[in-house]
Amino acid sequence: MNKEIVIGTRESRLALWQARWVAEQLQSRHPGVNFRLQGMKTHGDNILDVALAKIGDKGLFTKELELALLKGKIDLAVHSMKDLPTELPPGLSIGAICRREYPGDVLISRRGLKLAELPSGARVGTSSLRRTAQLLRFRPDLQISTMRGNLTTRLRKLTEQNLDALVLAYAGVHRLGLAEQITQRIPFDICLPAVGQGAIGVEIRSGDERIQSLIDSLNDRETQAAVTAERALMKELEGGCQVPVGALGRVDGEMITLEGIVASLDGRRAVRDAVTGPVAEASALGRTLARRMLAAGAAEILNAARQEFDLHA
Ligand SMILES: NCc1[nH]cc(CCC(=O)O)c1CC(=O)O
Repeated sequence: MNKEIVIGTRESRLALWQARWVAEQLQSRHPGVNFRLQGMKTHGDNILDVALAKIGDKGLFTKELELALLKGKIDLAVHSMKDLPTELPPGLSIGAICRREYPGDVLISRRGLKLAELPSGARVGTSSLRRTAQLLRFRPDLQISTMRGNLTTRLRKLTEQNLDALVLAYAGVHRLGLAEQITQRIPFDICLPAVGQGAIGVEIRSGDERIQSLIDSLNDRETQAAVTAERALMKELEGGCQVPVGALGRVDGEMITLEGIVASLDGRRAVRDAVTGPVAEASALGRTLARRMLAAGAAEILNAARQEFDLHA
């Protein structure tokens, strides 16, 4: 039977771009199959009357899509790997991780200045603790302005709030066709990206072999290894989005190098370290690096960050 395959996605411009891209890739590989996009609001009311315990309290951007998957309303969900919690709800799996875009963060500044050239006390907008901590570590004089909202909103705030610069993920800026606005790719020695940044993941029901075989060829071996190592590190650190954790896995042949950082919110304390090992041991490498970093002071930094967050929550 030629039943249509429903691809679930959030409805932000970036999410729709990513879901359409996945749909196009699948359509060209399987011309005989009908693929359809299904947009979903992430803050819908139906979240309130479903067993939340099953889903957990993370996954702000993914929960509703996961519920739709579990209920069979969609057959696969397209996510930014960065937004996907390290632990998935029972019954769901990552079926494929697509070839990663350049994973780093970029600076978009109003007068074309690089990070090192911004005037003392310059106001920089960012949405994450990870970026805040690493930016302050490099430039303690900066005034960081925390901003909410999707990419389009944040770009608007650059002018509206008269900021000097924004720091964003390259991948999002590029996918929305705004790469010409980029002033600088921020070097990885200054700022490590978020776990999974730049990679698009496809989530499916565990054991759904028909869907798994349809999406198999979307998986990129190197990206999968890198993101697997990063997610293992994050899980062992019990990071989550409320603590400043950065990570980057890079594959070279059969070897992978994983770098990680845990930094205090003010950037004054940081533990940064790296491991190298076989690609086949990506998860174990992530856990090893996490334990080493925890022992070297990351545990204290994380506890302090969590306490601070609880105070303000
Ligand atoms: N936090 C939202 C988000 N989720 C994924 C991306 C970028 C795309 C990607 O990482 O694949 C962004 C925008 C940003 O952080 O600037």
